[in-house]
Amino acid sequence: MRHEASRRPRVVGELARPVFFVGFMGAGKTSVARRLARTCGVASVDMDTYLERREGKRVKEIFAQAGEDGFRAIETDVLRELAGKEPLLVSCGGGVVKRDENRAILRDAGFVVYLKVTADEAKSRISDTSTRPLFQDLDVARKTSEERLPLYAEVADLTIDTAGKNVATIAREVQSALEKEGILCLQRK
Ligand SMILES: Nc1ncnc2c1ncn2[C@@H]1O[C@H](COP(=O)(O)OP(=O)(O)OP(=O)(O)O)[C@@H](O)[C@H]1O
Ligand SMILES: O=C(O)C1=C[C@@H](O)[C@@H](O)[C@H](O)C1
Ligand SMILES: [Mg+2]
Repeated sequence: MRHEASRRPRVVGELARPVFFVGFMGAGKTSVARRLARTCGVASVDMDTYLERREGKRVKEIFAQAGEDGFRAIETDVLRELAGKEPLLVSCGGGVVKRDENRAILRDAGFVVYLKVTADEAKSRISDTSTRPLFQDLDVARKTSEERLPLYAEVADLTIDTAGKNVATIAREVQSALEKEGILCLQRK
């Protein structure tokens, strides 16, 4: 087994522009970006994790101390910072599309992959919603996800319905689209 893996060619990928994964909480943005990073030899970063490290606080604490507006201001700053780096795979926070300013950054700087999921399916995937301040009540989450549909659609260069598909299948679909669009270039070494 180990022998076979060592004979497999090493893949090094290069991105022409940042790839932003958007979609509702539980859509699989973090999982799919991580998987793609592993299989394509490209770096990925999770916006919520990056933001938490930068601020030295959990998302939940920022919401409690500064409210949603305070969190959104930090989120815009982080998005701008990540958009200006060497192109990366970026799994965005679920609410990144709420601000007009953010949608302009996403569209202008990157290639946007929208992973679609219903609130009900997302709820069944997420074991601990306590870390997601805006996913405390399923009825509210259903409404929020409906309201955001046109915002996700507005920025999307590629839309993938994730229902009934596993992370590996979705990552393969994204990889194939990115290669076709000339966003991802793979070299097998
Ligand atoms: N296609 C899928 N099918 C089944 N489970 C999935 C799928 N994608 C992700 N999951 C599971 O759902 C949970 C949430 O996934 P993930 O953290 O990748 O979503 P996210 O879109 O980044 O959410 P958030 O916006 O809250 O960060 C994880 O436990 C993950 O393993
Ligand atoms: O959908 C949202 O508004 C959020 C999603 C999470 O990724 C975090 O960015 C935060 O909990 C807000
Ligand atoms: Mg995530």
